[in-house]
Amino acid sequence: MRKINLFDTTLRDGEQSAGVNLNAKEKLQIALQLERLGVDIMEAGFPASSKGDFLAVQEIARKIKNCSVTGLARSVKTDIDAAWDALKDGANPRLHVFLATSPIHMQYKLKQSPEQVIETAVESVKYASKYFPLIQWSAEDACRSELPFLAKIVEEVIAAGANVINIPDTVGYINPKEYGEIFQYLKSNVKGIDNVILSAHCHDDLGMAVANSLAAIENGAGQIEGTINGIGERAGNASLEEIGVALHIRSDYFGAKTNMKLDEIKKTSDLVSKLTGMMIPPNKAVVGKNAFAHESGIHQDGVLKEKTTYEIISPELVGVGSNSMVLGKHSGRHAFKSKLSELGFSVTEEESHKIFKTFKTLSEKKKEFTDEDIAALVIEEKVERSEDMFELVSLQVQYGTSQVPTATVTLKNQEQQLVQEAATGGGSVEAIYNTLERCTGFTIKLQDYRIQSNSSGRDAFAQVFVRVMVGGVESSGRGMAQDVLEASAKAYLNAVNRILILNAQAEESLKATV
Ligand SMILES: CC(=O)SCCNC(=O)CCNC(=O)[C@H](O)C(C)(C)COP(=O)(O)OP(=O)(O)OC[C@H]1O[C@@H](n2cnc3c(N)ncnc32)[C@H](O)[C@@H]1OP(=O)(O)O
Ligand SMILES: CC(C)C(=O)C(=O)O
Ligand SMILES: [Mg+2]
Repeated sequence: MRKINLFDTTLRDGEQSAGVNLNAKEKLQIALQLERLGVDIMEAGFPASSKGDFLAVQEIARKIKNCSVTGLARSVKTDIDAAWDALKDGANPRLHVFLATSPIHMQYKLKQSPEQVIETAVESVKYASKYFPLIQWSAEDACRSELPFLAKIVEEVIAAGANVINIPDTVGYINPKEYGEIFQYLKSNVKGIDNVILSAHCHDDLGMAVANSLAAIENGAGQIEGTINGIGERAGNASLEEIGVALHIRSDYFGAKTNMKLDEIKKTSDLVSKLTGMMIPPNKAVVGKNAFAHESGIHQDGVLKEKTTYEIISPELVGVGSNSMVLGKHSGRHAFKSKLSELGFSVTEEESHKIFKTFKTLSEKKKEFTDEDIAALVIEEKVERSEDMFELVSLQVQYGTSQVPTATVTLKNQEQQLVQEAATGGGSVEAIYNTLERCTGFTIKLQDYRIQSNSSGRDAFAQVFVRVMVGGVESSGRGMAQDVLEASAKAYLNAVNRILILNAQAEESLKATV
């Protein structure tokens, strides 16, 4: 299988992302992780651009031993001098020197004629070969350049001593077929092309950076440049981790391999995201939070029966712990049951059926269910069915702007007897809670009380959430009713009942183990 060199430019082109600024310590941390990831070449920065970048490149070059460290330079002697000073102590120094070759860039930016551009490029490569054992030359904006001119300048810089020829799609303009054709054209029209490595460097302005990089491989590129998480100037660069994984998974098609240690991908991606502050979109291939999350019932059922039905990459391969089943409105019974047993609940068929029905109804309004939400549904079902609990029979509240709020509550207790009490409070809710405390006989400390509407509109249900402490045990409860006071009473009672149920369950399992 053909070996493809991976050239990582997270620390140079990646740092060109708007809003990203890494200090030397952060750059070194990323460099060490890139070394563990197994990239072949890392571009540590642009030494002539600032004192800080110079020192960072120098430190990285001195510390990194298992891959070649490079730095970028314009076709300017002082840039090349700075790059050599920064890189010379490295284990395997190489220069990355570039010059634009498209009519737009030559005319408006460089203000040089094509002949002058060839002369500048050749001079810079010759100058650099005084120092560097390896020189990569890049034709900036190659993909908007005239092909005969591109072939001519590439031939000249090879003759001057360049070892790697990079064909950047600087503005993310090309598409895979055209990009492949450029590589074919150069292979057929440039003398000496077989003595150098051809490299691809793609930007993602039209979302084709990875596809273009893979097309380059199919057409003879031996090196691919990219960044972790695809960060970089404007819409970013090709995601190196996506390319590494694509070549691995589709080795049958590409017949190419890399040295990337795939199980280091997640760690590298997380580190780059943390230090650059660039969030990874949840749906990002390979490293996004949702890349191994299954949400819909049919997919979840398939994955539970056989992972490969919907997973072409196993999460373990790229250093992600495991896949996840997200319970939401599209989920089905198989995934739901599997989640219940994963959470350690043993429920009967009838209970499972009932809880699933409640879950489906709630999922119309709620996007995602956490493990805690599912546990709450199960406990609620068990609470509803349990005999060891208090049941609200009636509630009456008297409130007026010039009178003390008073509540009267009737409950059915665990022995199925009716208990009635009344109490006052600073407000209606406090009056209810004081009354419930009397009815249940527990000392209950309210820790948190929250109320929200279940939907919009005047007739929406009120949902109350409470957190209470009863005898040193914390519990939470939820109550839903058309009226806020009734919902408040239900939530409070629900929290107390949960404690009773858990106590009863603990007693049962204690009996079972004796
Ligand atoms: C496609 C890419 O990603 S290229 C890399 C882009 N990265 C960066 O620019 C980050 C680092 N850059 C910097 O810190 C600064 O731009 C510096 C230090 C390099 C230069 O700063 P300044 O001297 O102030 O110049 P400024 O950035 O405004 O303009 C760039 C100059 O370089 C010239 N230039 C651009 N590319 C090249 C090149 N490959 N070779 C020679 N000259 C070049 C421009 O024509 C312009 O020259 P001019 O001043 O004669 O008009
Ligand atoms: C410096 C070059 C390789 C570059 O980043 C580009 O052209 O996008
Ligand atoms: Mg670039």
